[in-house]
Amino acid sequence: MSFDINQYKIESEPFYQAQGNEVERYQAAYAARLPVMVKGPTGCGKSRFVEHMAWKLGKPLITVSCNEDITAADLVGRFLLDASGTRWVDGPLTLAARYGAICYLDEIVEARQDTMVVIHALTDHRRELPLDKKGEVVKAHPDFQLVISYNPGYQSVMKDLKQSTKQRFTAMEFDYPTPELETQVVAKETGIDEHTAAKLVEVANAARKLKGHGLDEGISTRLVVYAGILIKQGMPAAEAAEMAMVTPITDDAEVRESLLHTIELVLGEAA
Ligand SMILES: Nc1ncnc2c1ncn2[C@@H]1O[C@H](COP(=O)(O)OP(=O)(O)OP(=O)(O)O)[C@@H](O)[C@H]1O
Repeated sequence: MSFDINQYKIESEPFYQAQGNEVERYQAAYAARLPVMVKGPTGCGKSRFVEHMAWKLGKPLITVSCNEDITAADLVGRFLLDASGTRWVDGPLTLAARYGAICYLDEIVEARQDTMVVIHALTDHRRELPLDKKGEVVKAHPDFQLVISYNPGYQSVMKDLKQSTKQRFTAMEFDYPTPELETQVVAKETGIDEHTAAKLVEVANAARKLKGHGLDEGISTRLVVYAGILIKQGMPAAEAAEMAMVTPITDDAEVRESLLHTIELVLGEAA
């Protein structure tokens, strides 16, 4: 039986609130099958955007969340031993290239250096993936596209993408949405009223000003959504904000105090 790539198709529309003309830009890149890099802070909507685009284009999406244990073999595939001997099993990148999916490598910079080699081969004009161990060169399917995400805030000199990798991609910059749009996102994602959503966003924006002054990263839209979900569960707003938007992001007593004070001012209740 042949492999069914359609199992990776996204059936219902993932809600995505556009911030500008990113949908049109992505469509142009996909039409030319150019590789795309989505850049921006954690939890600002990059993955949701890629899911939305895969759905809109009607293409399967294979996502790999990269971490420091991910090797080239995890992406490309390997020989496995079973009762009848050894058998080759395609990795997610090979499946996407062979059968025609969008392959999204989330936080690619976390993966081991040897993974870059396979990415380079696929982003060449030849669009090929050499499976050295198997002795096969996979020609990428016409629908295949490579998308990677990259959070510039996290990178150190030791862990950054090389220019030779960066310069194989077109790139799109993402950031937290404007307060108006973020309010819409939070209300839509959680079902809380827009007034409460706007207050949570106000807290998040105040906290984002602390980035570089005690906070490494601002409060992500993801965490604002979490706070909304807790409120929807019946938790008082200030308590929800503390649990979702303060405690996860800081261990520093002073920063915590300052954030709790903001919550009290904006939401009007003591947490
Ligand atoms: N523009 C948006 N439209 C709809 N939902 C959004 C948007 N921005 C953020 N969200 C919400 O924030 C959550 C986190 O977004 P997402 O998973 O796309 O973040 P990310 O940028 O890929 O983060 P990471 O780099 O940590 O993977 C989503 O599940 C969604 O609820």
